[in-house]
Amino acid sequence: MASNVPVVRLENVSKRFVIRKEKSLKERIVNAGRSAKFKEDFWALRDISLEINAGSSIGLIGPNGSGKSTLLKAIGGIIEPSTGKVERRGRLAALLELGAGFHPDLTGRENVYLNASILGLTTKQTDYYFDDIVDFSGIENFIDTQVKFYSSGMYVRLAFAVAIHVDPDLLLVDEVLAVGDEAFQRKCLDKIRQFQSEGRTIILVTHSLGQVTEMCDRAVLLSEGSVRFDGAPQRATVEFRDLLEDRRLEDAASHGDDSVDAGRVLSASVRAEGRAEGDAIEPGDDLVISATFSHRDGLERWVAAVQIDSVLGQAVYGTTTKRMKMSLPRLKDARTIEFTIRDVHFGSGKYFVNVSLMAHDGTHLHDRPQIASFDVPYYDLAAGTLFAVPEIADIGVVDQAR
Ligand SMILES: Nc1ncnc2c1ncn2[C@@H]1O[C@H](COP(=O)(O)OP(=O)(O)OP(=O)(O)O)[C@@H](O)[C@H]1O
Repeated sequence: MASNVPVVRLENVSKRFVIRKEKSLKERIVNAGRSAKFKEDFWALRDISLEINAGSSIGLIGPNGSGKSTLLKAIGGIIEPSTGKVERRGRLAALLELGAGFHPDLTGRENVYLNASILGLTTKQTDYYFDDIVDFSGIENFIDTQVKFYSSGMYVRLAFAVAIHVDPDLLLVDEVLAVGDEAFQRKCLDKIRQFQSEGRTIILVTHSLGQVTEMCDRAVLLSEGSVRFDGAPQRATVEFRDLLEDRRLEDAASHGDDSVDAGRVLSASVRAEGRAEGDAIEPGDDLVISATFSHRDGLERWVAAVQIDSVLGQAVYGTTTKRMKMSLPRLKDARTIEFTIRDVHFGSGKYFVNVSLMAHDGTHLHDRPQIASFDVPYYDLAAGTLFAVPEIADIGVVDQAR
């Protein structure tokens, strides 16, 4: 759990990169050392102020190029901000992009010692942890091979194993974890959870919104180098989806495709059949999702889609009028479609309803993520998104010799 003690403090941090504008090698040579005419400033971070308390787990999210990795590097002291100030306390371990921290010509073993010493361990301490590090990495057969021959997965395994054994107060993880195979990812996430329970601070860059809602107690959404939202992960994922939707519409408009902007999901609601909106949904209910659509120019062969997500952002159920082989009349003025999903058995918790208007070829014309929500009451027999009553039998002592 987060305390009130800040371990990281950023004050008005901005980062400028200078981008060269020449296109060809020849142009670069001709213009070498010349004026700023061929250079352009690019602000990857703009005026970011953040305070991160000890014991918190922060997810950094945002579209490609929004500045997540740059921010993580600024927090880790790997890059200097162009303006502003970064303060950090405690021992840091950072898992940034592949290639950072390891020397390609050295073996895995040598890199473990080198990397651990950079992160602040003495040789004696590294001797003590060495077997554990190799064991966690699962690459003992390659530990005396030069790391330039490693696959990216092997590389990340070793780097992560070192990072978690240096007893960090603050762990920075860029998306490198996505490189490992699923079993290793799970192992890393378990380790991160253990770190959380030990009160360490974790800052995670990820594209997995599920990971953010599941693992983090706070999320920072970046857009074009600025903080667009800072707060509850669940809310941040909604803001992020809205941001992507706005971008998509802008993009479509700038390409002269105003047909995309013409379609609208106007509203939606969810309830159990025979009961009012807002009442809890019980196992065995018929769920009614009602959604209203319109299209400025008129749209033939359109498709209405609904999806139900868990609070972790995982899709639990989805269907479309196309799947149901239902053809809808031309859409122009507001028209309401009602989906009735019979005999639902959701596990306890909150669920979100997403509604989309699509063209017949599957192009999304308008998405309204989390446009409605419902709750399923708690029951103590089981956990998960499926409601089902378990039966358990004790089969008795088993003779293992047979
Ligand atoms: N060394 C650099 N020189 C010039 N521009 C850079 C440099 N590093 C990053 N940038 C630019 O800064 C912007 C932010 O990059 P950054 O890698 O932080 O984004 P990101 O949010 O992590 O993106 P992604 O999700 O694609 O990993 C990008 O436009 C990138 O091209």
